[in-house]
Amino acid sequence: MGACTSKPSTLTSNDNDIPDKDNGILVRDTENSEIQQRKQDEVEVGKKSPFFPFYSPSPAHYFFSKKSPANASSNSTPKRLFKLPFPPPSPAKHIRAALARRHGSVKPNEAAIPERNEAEGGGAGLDRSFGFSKHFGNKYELGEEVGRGHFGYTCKAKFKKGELKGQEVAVKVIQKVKMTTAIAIEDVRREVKILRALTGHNNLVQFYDAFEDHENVYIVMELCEGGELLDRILSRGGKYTEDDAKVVLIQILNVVSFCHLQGVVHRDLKPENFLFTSKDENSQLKAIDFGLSDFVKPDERLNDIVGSAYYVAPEVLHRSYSTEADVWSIGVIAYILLCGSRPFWARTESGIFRAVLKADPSFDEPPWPSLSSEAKDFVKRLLCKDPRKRMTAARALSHPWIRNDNDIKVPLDILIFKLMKAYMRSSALRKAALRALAKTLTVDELFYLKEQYALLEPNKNGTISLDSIKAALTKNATDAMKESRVLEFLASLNALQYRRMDFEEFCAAALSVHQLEALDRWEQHARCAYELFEKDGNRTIVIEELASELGVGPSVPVHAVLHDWIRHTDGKLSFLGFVKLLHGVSSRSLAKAQ
Ligand SMILES: Nc1ncnc2c1ncn2[C@@H]1O[C@H](COP(=O)(O)OP(=O)(O)OP(=O)(O)O)[C@@H](O)[C@H]1O
Ligand SMILES: [Ca+2]
Ligand SMILES: [Ca+2]
Repeated sequence: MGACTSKPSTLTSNDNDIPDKDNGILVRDTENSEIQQRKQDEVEVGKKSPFFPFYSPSPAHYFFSKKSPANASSNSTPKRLFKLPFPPPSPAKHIRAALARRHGSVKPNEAAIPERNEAEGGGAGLDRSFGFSKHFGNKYELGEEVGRGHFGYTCKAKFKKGELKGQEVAVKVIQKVKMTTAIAIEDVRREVKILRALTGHNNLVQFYDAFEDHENVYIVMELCEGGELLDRILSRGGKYTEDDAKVVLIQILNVVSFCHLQGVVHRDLKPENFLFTSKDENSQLKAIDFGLSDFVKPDERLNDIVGSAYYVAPEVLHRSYSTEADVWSIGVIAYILLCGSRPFWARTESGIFRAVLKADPSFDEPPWPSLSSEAKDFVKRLLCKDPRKRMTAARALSHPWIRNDNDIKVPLDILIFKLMKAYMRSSALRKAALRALAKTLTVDELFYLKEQYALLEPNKNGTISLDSIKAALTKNATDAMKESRVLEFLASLNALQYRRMDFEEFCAAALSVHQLEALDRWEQHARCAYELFEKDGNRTIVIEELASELGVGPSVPVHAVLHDWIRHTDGKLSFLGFVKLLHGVSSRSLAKAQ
């Protein structure tokens, strides 16, 4: 690591992690092999994308074009053989199409400083002023480089004067000349905004200040001297014991559930983006690099494909995602920590995406058979392809594998609010169905709901109100919550204004039918619930009424679709109808099902 200058060298350290061509072993490779790999990728997947005007083909293109690379896996993860005792787990390659789109024609792995005419051509007329203080040099003295990424390089720095004189910080330097598109500038603006808003959480790098001058933006933050999580995984030979993996995952889940409650999705969770504060074995872990992060409203879906190939969630590739995408990435990290290899692997980026979309990770090869069933269940429930069935970060903290031997404080889960909103808008019949289902919840599910209920500040009678929910959220609010309109979402709970909710009703309102459906015992749950519903809730209903209960639009031929949902003997809901009602089927899903 040389001293910091304003000209970074050509390759980022992360870019050197590339897949070995023969067997999937990742090594921090030389510059040449990276370039070769890129050339090979180009040959294999075609040079030009119809979707993006730049160098790299779009991941979407791989999947929506009929032509697929010959070596692509179809529905099982290719067998990974490891020559080395440890498999370095991450290629850390950002999805290049998104990068190209965001950063103009700069190839992410090529010279970091674009040619003058390129910068002028691509970025003429762009406003690169951020409104940050201009006096970085007065306050700090830059020292040696400690890390490097696609967008910036990070140096140590020292306070020059005052009470903190001599104290060390980290400074991420992002060159303005590399900001050749409005999106790239907006990304930096948002990175600082998000860091500024979220700083203060124990597992998030402490933000101090941001500066700018003619050439650079400087993000000043706490110096993490313990290195990247990736390096620790490598130095341990790839595998963590279950207990050691838990220590890491609890910290990751804590910070990610906090981000999600604030309405921020990180979008680039990977072992390179978690740093240890010190070299100490028990050092605290901190999330860094909010360069791809974004605000997301509770009801919103994002559609831009960003992230790093091995960690990207299937729904991101389908261009409709929210905070659950981060949880998938945590699932990938958890899998790597526990077994030392990647759950989705292929020789090319398109192959990785295909595996992410289609393949089920292997839990048969060693060491999985010797790991606890809870550990496996935990990872599987993070790597659920359907984001609605995937555990949330807060829920994962109450999973038996995590909570059984740890004193975990489960944080407020943003999903609770979304589910409560849907419940409040449901018909009496659907509410009755959900109440019946709530009576069948097991200890594990009740544990999580009890924790969530306690966080919503019930009064002495043990009931919650709109005000107490508001108070609970406000207590946790940062500026990010304002941007992501989380608090405005409470307006949708207005029906609660004049009444209170007890724990029993809360369970019906806040249970996630989709997440229950992901459990092996779902069928049992649903049958039990149906029996209860039969006793207290089921009633005679005609198809037209059922259609309106479910919000089915006029375009759906209701008699054909809903025929089996009503029992012919007595005109009451059949088991199938009951399950559909629990899900609250929309016209759209009905139309699709035809
Ligand atoms: N606070 C910090 N303390 C110590 N090192 C840091 C700190 N922040 C960043 N680094 C180092 O600098 C590297 C690059 O930082 P960062 O990931 O934020 O940059 P980037 O350009 O956004 O990278 P990427 O290519 O992953 O998008 C990190 O991987 C890490 O090694
Ligand atoms: Ca990074
Ligand atoms: Ca980044």
